[in-house]
Amino acid sequence: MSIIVLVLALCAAALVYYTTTALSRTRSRLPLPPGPEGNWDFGRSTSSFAHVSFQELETLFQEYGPVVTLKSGSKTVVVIGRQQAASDIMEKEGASLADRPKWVAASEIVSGGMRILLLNSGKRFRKLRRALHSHLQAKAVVDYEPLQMRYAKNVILDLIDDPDNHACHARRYAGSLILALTYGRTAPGRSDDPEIVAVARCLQRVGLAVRPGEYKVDEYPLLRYWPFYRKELRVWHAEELALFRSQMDTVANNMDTVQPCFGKYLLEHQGELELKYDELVYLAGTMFGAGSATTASAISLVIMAAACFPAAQRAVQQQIDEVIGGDRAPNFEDYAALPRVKAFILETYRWRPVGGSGFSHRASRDVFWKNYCIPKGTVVIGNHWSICRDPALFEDSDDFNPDRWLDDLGRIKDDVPFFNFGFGRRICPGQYVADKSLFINTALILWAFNITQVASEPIDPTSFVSVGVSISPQPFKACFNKRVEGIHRLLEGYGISH
Ligand code: HEM
Repeated sequence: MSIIVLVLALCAAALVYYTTTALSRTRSRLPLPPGPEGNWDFGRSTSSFAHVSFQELETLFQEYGPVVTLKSGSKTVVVIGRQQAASDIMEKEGASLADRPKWVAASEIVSGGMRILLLNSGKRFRKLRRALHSHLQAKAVVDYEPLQMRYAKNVILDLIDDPDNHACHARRYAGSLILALTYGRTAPGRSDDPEIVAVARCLQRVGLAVRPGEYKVDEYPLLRYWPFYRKELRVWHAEELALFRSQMDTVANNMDTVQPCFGKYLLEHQGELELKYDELVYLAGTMFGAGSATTASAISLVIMAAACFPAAQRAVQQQIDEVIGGDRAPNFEDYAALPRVKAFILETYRWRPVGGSGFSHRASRDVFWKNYCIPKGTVVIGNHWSICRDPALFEDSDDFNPDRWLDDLGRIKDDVPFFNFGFGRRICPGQYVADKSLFINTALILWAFNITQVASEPIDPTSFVSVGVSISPQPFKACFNKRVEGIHRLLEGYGISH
């Protein structure tokens, strides 16, 4: 009897094995999503295709459908350009797409395998994300509002003093905030501060090292063990490690006096977080790179949109005037009463997504979508630019229309899927801080000023520069005409003075 049971069990196991392997063989014989023939030039592109024009990719989506495969030699990149496909692939299959491409030069050598943005998923990645979550999750970021208010107030005062340098003021806001959150610095930073210049240099170097084709070690990983191979990569790592260590050492040496901040938290909870000193040093050090240029760029884009679309700007100002009246400045408590501010920000995010053409993920196993297979190892990118123009979701998607985010009662719609902050398990952990920064800066700037174009130098809203993984508008001129009397007086009381 027991032999019969054993034989039956073996037969059942064989049947299961046969059907699952046969099925997976059949499934993996499915083709890749369609795409143009021949070699695509990834040669000089950055991690995010910055050299390929957004329009060029959009034309491919129109021709081949929502998911397009591009090939260059042995490299395959799958690019997603529509919202439903992004949900189906990047979100639902998020666990299979949490890896990054193998960047030996940028990640393993320059970053010592510790820069979270470039790390593969795995134990270290999960520990770092958990540590970030403690300080950047929605309920934690409420604590940063006073700082954000204070630095946003400084933006207004800077714009009054020196309107031509509006982009610089946005950068100063974003940089000061990150340094305060990370290291408890209270003095607002300056963009020519040697420390900020040094951090920016590190970012540029990583940006260079991440370019496909820039370093042969990405194709031939064994080269990294050749002692004379591209020594600058090791020098860059040593320099940034020394810089990040010195920033964290300052916190460590002043634990009694330093303001509560991410760095202090990391040091206090190092054991529980199971992080080595250099891991936490890098985690704190790379916050600036991830959160500073992106936030500054988004604030500049709000200014650009206001100058380019006066009617949309007026609609926000009308609501601000109704809610705030003439004897105070907007603050975080006005958030719920100012849905038009939020709608203006969402539309700016959509109109000019800071994430540009998207950041690379990599399939850690075969991913199936419709009748296609994206094989393990393929680089997969959600193309923010095209997804934000998805005709199925956004009518007249080239128009700047904040009303599309409002329901009939003037409230923010809560059912529009949106990927401004990336996808799946790699979604931007700083999104709640960023949203609050955008809210307070937009509310204060549009309360304080009417922004117009300079007639002799019209803005070209299609012209961008690539900054690290994000895009930023080319420098542009705008006029900031005061629309409130006594701005200095009304801003008094929001943090220490400028
Ligand atoms: C408007 C401002 C911002 C935008 C548009 C933005 C957008 C993004 C995007 C698109 C990604 C890549 C997601 C993906 O791979 O799918 C990302 C990653 C990241 N962002 Fe942001 N971000 C912003 C602000 C911030 C801030 C303020 C912080 C920190 C305080 C931050 C920290 C990070 C980090 C650490 C990552 C890497 C996450 C990972 O690879 O797992 N970001 N962000």
